Amino acid sequence: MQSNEVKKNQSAGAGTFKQTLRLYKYVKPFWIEFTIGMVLLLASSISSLFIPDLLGKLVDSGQKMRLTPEINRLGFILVAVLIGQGICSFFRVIFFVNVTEKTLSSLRQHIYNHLIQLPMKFFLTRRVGELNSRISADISLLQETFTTTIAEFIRNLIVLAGGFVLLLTTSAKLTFFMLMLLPVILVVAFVFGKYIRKFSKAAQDRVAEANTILEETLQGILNVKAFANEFFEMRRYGKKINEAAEIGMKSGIYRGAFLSFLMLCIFGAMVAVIWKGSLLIASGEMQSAGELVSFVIYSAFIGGAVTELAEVYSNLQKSIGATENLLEILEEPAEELTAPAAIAPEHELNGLITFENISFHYPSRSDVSVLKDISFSVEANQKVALVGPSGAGKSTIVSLLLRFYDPVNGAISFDGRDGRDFPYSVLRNQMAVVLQDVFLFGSSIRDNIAYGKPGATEEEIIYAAKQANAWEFIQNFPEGMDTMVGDRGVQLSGGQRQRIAIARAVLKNPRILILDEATSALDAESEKLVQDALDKLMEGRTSIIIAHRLATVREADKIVVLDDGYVVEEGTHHELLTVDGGIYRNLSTMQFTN
Ligand SMILES: Nc1ncnc2c1ncn2[C@@H]1O[C@H](COP(=O)(O)OP(=O)(O)OP(=O)(O)O)[C@@H](O)[C@H]1O
Repeated sequence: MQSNEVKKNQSAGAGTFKQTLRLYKYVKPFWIEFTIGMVLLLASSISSLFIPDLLGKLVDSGQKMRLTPEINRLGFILVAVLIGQGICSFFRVIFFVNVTEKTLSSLRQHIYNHLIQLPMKFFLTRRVGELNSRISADISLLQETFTTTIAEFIRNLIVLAGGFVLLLTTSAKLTFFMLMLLPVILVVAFVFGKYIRKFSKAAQDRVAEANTILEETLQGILNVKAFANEFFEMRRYGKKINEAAEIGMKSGIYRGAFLSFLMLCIFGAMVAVIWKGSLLIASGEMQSAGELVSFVIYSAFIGGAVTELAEVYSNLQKSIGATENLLEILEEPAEELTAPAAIAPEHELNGLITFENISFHYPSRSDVSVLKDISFSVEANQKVALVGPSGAGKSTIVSLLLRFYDPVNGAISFDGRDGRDFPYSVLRNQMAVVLQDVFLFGSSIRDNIAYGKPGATEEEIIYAAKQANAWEFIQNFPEGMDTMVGDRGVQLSGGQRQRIAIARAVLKNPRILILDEATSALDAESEKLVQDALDKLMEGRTSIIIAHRLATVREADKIVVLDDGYVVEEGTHHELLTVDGGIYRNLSTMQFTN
């Protein structure tokens, strides 16, 4: 957290724009299209600079009673320039849009890949809704920047620079008027830009917070309704979006003031230029009305360019903000993962697990010690149960086993080797977890089972479903394996979801199986089916079972009793029952009397 703050402060400084340029590495693969787009942009911008000059000449040739063919020739050249400009702009947009789409899809993929590989501790401190909305809002901002803002920026710079050169050649005296205004506008643009950027970042933050509420309440709609908290949530959401709107409106004041100031400058300059120009013509210092026409149109071009540059500048500021957010995510260190196919023979697990003097606290709460010098071992193919009061640290042990976190002290070893010597995915690929709260994806039953082994054949999936006692209910659905399970599996019962999770684990065929309260939410009949499936699943593998209800762990080869982060008892069911005043004995007496 602290290093994040430091990074943030640094990035707000001079390095920011440089950092933003780092995004260009995503554009690099498409540099040919990008260059063609740029050339077309240059061509259309430069050609637009000829228009005022040609228009001036056209006016002059009419005034000086030239021959009609000459006037028409000038007219046709103008039309040709316009058509050429139109064609260049058309293809420029197409090339830029192509580059943008490809760049953003690779950036999106890159961010997704990175995000999904970030360690659990990253997600402990972030809310999913906020991350989600941040990323999508930031990416659409960048989309706008890549397709329009950058092109506008360059086009306006060319018009500004070219326009000035041409103004100077037309009338140096008049140009002086324009130049006087420029420094004022630049200073004002800088100051306003800073404010606008501050406000737009704050507004983006509020919108992200509002989206978090939206996402969380939709995900937890059942709870919202059950607690009749609709009005509470409406107010909570309303508060955030009102805050966003207020900040947006405040920034609107700055934008409005800025824009009207610019308009004043521009139109003021036009009036001054025409005024002065007329005086110059009268005194013979300026050649013709045509020259004044060119001058005025160049001035308008320049004025337009300055206004647009100001808008473009504030857009660029916004996208710098968006880039900062995205880069911050990309800079988070990710876990090192390897492709599933690549489990080397020396990394294949046999199933012996040893916990040696493990101490642990969660990164988000470093002052609360959760596991305190824990040691125990699980032989290969043994069933070991973890029991103990709520909050004792059972689920934390599972998280450490899966290497969601590393112990603060001590080591977990697999077949005698420190877990940290294995790549993350190699370990996790050889374990399967069945939790009480099964998470199913909102697709078909088949897809959900196959999640245990992507690319599994239909036979393998059906075999897994049979082993998990799930085949019968699946067959009873009119659409069988293709039955959609609804968002997070809401269209299935708890027991059915559980058995799908077991089928997943069967398909994965892990060396180590972890069951966390897997049967506690079920009725007797469902529990029997699930327990039966679990018994089959546990055969021939190392199993770690967390259970509150001791009836389910009587048969375990070993029971480890945890209390307040310590291992307090260890032994078989019968051994532990003989411990006078023991926690297990007490729990057992309580449960069996009930
Ligand atoms: N992500 C987390 N961040 C900070 N503290 C946590 C986190 N998860 C759990 N804890 C804390 O760690 C302690 C142990 O929690 P754990 O979930 O391991 O207990 P448990 O024995 O599995 O409990 P239960 O039987 O209720 O599931 C608790 O005090 C809990 O508040």
